[in-house]
Amino acid sequence: MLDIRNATRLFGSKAAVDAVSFRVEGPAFVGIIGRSGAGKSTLLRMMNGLTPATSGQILVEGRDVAVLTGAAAREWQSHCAMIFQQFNLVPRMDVVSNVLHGILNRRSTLQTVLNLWPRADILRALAILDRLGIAEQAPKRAEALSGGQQQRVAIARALMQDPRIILADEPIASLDPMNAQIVMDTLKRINVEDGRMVIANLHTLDTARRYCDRVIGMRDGRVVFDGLPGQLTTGVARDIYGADADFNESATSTAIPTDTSADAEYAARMLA
Ligand SMILES: Nc1ncnc2c1ncn2[C@@H]1O[C@H](COP(=O)(O)OP(=O)(O)OP(=O)(O)O)[C@@H](O)[C@H]1O
Repeated sequence: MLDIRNATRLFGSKAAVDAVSFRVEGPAFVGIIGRSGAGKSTLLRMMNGLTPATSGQILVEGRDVAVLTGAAAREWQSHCAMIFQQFNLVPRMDVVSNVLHGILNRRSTLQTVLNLWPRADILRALAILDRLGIAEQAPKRAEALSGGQQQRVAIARALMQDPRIILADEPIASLDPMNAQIVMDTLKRINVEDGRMVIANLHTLDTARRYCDRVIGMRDGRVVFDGLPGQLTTGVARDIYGADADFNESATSTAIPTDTSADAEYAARMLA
């Protein structure tokens, strides 16, 4: 379904993404790991059409999305939702309107200016929020929510697009361990229950091992590891990160200590 062939992106003379190739069949959960500057975000942005490729192809069901511009790029982006580390919500806007923004580009300018949403769309947005355990937050301003709740709103906005692929760029990097687990569990549910492909840039090894069907390691723009989570040994990780013998992966752990926050009940339900 996704076939990346020699995808390359140059910034000046520097290759941020350097002849990357891999194929993903079916609704896999793929993690991309690597140190800062390895090219993970650029690769995700290339898949989404936000950053055009300098050369190579990114084929989705045979269509090359690496070179789309203008309306064609926007059309592709409506099928390929993206989630960011900083949530990218409209802070002063209520939660349900933020979710509805997932389908903003499918509406007329007049509808948008008047903030007119069909009842069916509003009900669908509320149903998605309910599924993610945050329906009661619908009328609140996004800025009033915790980070974990805001990221779930961002996931709800992505689901509103009914995307084939969800790209998540360090979706838990700003969250505490418990909210990180809730957000990752939510992405996993969407992957398993809906059959949507999820590709996530992750900065912690334990998260990649726990949630992914497959892990891709990048270093200096190139793929240096492509395998199963179980193959991601400390030695392999050290190579990916270009770290020395002192490399201590427990420092990257997102393990949860003790559950005490208001979201504990939702987390318990998700983990049951
Ligand atoms: N718009 C840009 N203009 C110039 N250079 C860029 C641009 N975007 C990224 N780069 C460079 O490309 C390289 C890869 O950056 P990228 O953000 O993709 O890495 P990353 O692995 O996602 O890192 P991080 O985890 O810190 O986000 C870096 O050297 C970065 O400085």
